[in-house]
Amino acid sequence: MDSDQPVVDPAVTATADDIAAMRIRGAATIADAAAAALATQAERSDAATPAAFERDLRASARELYETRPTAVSLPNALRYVLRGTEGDTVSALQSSTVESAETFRAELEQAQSKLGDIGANRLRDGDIVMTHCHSTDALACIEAALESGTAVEAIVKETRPRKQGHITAQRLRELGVPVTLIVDNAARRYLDETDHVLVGADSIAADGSVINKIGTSGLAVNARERGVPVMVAAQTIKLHPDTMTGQTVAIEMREETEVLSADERTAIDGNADGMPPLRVENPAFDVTPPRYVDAIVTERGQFPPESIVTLMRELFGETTAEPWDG
Ligand SMILES: O=C(COP(=O)(O)O)[C@H](O)[C@H](O)COP(=O)(O)O
Repeated sequence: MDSDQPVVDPAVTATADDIAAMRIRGAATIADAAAAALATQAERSDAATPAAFERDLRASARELYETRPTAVSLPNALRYVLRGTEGDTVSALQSSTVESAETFRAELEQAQSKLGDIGANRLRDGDIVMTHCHSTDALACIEAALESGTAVEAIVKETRPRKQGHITAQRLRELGVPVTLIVDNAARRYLDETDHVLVGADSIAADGSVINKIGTSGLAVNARERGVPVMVAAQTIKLHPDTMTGQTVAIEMREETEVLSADERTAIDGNADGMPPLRVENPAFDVTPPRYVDAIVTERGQFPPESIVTLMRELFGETTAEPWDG
């Protein structure tokens, strides 16, 4: 098929819908799913010309890109796969795209496992770790610690409004880790029993700021006040190249219904008594300044947040223009 309209495979649209609706969530998992979707787009393409193939692939990347704004692993993944797309025929373009996506996905897995080994070195036998949200990078550190015979316990924050802490609790229990689940508001009280705060990241800015699930910054400030070190587990795919030139990271605002049910809204509106409607805001992420973070653990080693820019320059020295804009 070769009309002027780009053809996006339904599997790509389904993945984009799953990311937007958070059926696929967490920065690394989103990156992996997006790369897999581009591979499917390439495999199933029946574009008649190389130009049509590239146009469709770019449209697919754009559709995936527009799902959620905060985790930079998504554009970084798309960029990686599209950079590997090369060839003079449709079939060469197809195979290079699939190969690029497969390489990306394999590297993602390897990076997480390497990062886990590095992060595990920070944990000691008997340590109690407090988590926020659900991060596969953070869990990789605990898993690696357990594999090397270091026993840890976990205090798991529920993480309102979507309660990703329940996923973390489940995964940790499957690994045999004793887990205590707490509501977010109880975190400061339990910091007295905590040896490490361990969180993931959706994006890391050039100044070492950590963008992660809403509530991370408050936890980090409280941890500093209590003298508990804060460790951020983040593969280099979480490094946000645009922040090197001063751009800020967009914080996703999600629907009111995650905070207030339709019934609660009706009850509140029913009692409004002429008052303007109650405003609800639901930011999904926040920014933790570097001074509250002790270490950013990547597959390239652990870094004090202030020095992460050196690694960013090394990795993203060249242009970061989006290939799907071309
Ligand atoms: O904030 C979240 C998930 O937010 P959401 O549930 O809104 O996607 C996670 O801490 C990071 O994405 C890192 O996860 P990972 O280490 O798995 O990449």
